[in-house]
Amino acid sequence: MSAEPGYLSHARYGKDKIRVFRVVREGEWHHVVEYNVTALVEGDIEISYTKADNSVVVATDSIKNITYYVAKTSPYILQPERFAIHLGTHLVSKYAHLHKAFITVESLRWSRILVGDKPHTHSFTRDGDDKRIVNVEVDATAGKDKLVAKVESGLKDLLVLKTSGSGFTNFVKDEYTTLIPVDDRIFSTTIDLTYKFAPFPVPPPADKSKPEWAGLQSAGTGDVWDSEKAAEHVRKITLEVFAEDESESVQATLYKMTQKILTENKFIQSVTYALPNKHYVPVDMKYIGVDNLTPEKAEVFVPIAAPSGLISATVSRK
Ligand SMILES: O=c1[nH]c(=O)c2[nH]c(=O)[nH]c2[nH]1
Repeated sequence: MSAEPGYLSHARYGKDKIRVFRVVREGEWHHVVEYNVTALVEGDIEISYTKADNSVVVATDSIKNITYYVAKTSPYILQPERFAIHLGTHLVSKYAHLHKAFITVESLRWSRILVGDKPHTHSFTRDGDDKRIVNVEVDATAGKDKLVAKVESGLKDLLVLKTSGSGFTNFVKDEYTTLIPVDDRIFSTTIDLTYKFAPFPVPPPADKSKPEWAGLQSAGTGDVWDSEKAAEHVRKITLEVFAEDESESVQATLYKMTQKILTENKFIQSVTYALPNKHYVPVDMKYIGVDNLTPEKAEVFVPIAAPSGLISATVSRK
């Protein structure tokens, strides 16, 4: 047999797009989550690729079944970060030869319907296209009783627009410049945000259905990690800074958002935004003798789908 020219330098597999809806009934109060889950694993699985030996393969169908089992039994199902840690922990604890699990949970919005101003007990509405995203790696390489969870959370598809309080001037001017500096313009973007927590040591579950990590602590802070509060908080900060900043550029507004998040959330170690600058161009109506171009007269715009700017940055705690 001729020597193979390549070697397996990376291998990971599992199930993608596992759709989970879960209701938690607390008397008449029902709570719901809807998740799209990706559950992938790494470990001693090389021979399934190199020798066509499936004896090391936990079928992706079984990984899907485990996901539904943990969705049914986890006390943390309503918190995507802890659910992801639970699922990843289950996978690497159950199978000796699997050393890492990578769980992504995309959480869709279901908010309680208000009847008058009273929250309804069991009726919900999709009140936004934005999704919470959780990426968890559960790492068992130091031993099955020394699991470490690396958690990155975020949100995506949060569409925002402001009609004033944004300008862009003083940029490089040369033979390629056609953009006119403006001190008032429409600023619109679809927010894509990720924020990283310090790694968590995960106590191994004594009772598999009741892991004792309600009190998971973030390294160094000594406080119980509240992933729900962090998620609400970063969304609020993002929207408020966007609305209130007298923006000199997407870059400068982005930076202010990151600093406010790091100031107000001690669990968060770094923050990354990727912000498309969705351009709105005033329509030139000179052809009909109408001024729609001077900034205070600009009222009719063409939303430009493409191209868009794309401004991104990560700010890390010192
Ligand atoms: O806020 C902005 N940042 C840029 O880098 C840029 N470039 C551009 O054409 N318009 C803008 N706006």
